[in-house]
Amino acid sequence: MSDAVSPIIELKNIKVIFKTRTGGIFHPNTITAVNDVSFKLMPGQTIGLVGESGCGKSTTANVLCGLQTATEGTVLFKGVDVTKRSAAQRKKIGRVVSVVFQDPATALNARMKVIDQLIDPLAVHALGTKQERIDRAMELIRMVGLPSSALDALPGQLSGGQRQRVAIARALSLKPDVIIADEPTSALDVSVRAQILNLLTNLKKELGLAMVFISHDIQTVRYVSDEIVVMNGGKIVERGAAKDVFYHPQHEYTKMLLAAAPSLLHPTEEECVPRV
Ligand SMILES: Nc1ncnc2c1ncn2[C@@H]1O[C@H](COP(=O)(O)OP(=O)(O)OP(=O)(O)O)[C@@H](O)[C@H]1O
Repeated sequence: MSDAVSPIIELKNIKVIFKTRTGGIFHPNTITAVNDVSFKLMPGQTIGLVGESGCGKSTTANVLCGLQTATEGTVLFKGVDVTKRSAAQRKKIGRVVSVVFQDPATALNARMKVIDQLIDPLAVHALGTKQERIDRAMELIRMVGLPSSALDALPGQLSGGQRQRVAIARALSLKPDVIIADEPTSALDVSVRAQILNLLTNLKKELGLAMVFISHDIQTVRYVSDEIVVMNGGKIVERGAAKDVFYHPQHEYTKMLLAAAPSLLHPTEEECVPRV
């Protein structure tokens, strides 16, 4: 049987090298943030990218969404080579791939009402009439479980969890195929983290989105992902089905990440399916 489904995004042997300011005889003046990273994101799939701070997760995510140029390797977007990221290609990727960042306080404009922040991406892409944009903002706010009164609020008048819901609504405004969620719950109060995770996984299912979920916390990654990719020092050290990586880790680094995760949260293998 032929495989008719093709990847939305494919990274082939990506390397990202940054120049650093330190330099000197004993310090190299470059850093290889991502080293020979390859993977395919299929429609509807969730890939969890996990590893400690500085292992290259965000840089990989930035290559995926067209914010960062790869020093080496190839980026294919729906089969088209977009490694060089022309302005037109970046705009096209921006419509299909949306990012939810760690801190909604910085992701949102503090001086703009929620409704204007939801309408803004539609206006930038010249989509819909004024009334259609307002209708879409109302639909989006409902989708993320907020009352329509939130549309008139400024971000500072909302809680951290509510602000992240607004950031998710904004990320969904252009009806993307892919969400890149970069540590979307780390800046939130522990009490609302599960709600935001459930919201993301429910929306993902409902809208048939693919997702790259980035976290240093393998527990959280296991909860939302079909496939886990473990990164260390810019390289992928292990990958596989979430259940296999979580319950049968092969690499010492993955075992270390699991050992460091709070054991109280370890579910049984039977429970190792998203609870949404
Ligand atoms: N623009 C940049 N210039 C120089 N070095 C950078 C730049 N961006 C990232 N780095 C370095 O590249 C490495 C990987 O960073 P990256 O942010 O991708 O890691 P990460 O796993 O996402 O970490 P965190 O979870 O802390 O965000 C780090 O050593 C970081 O200091």
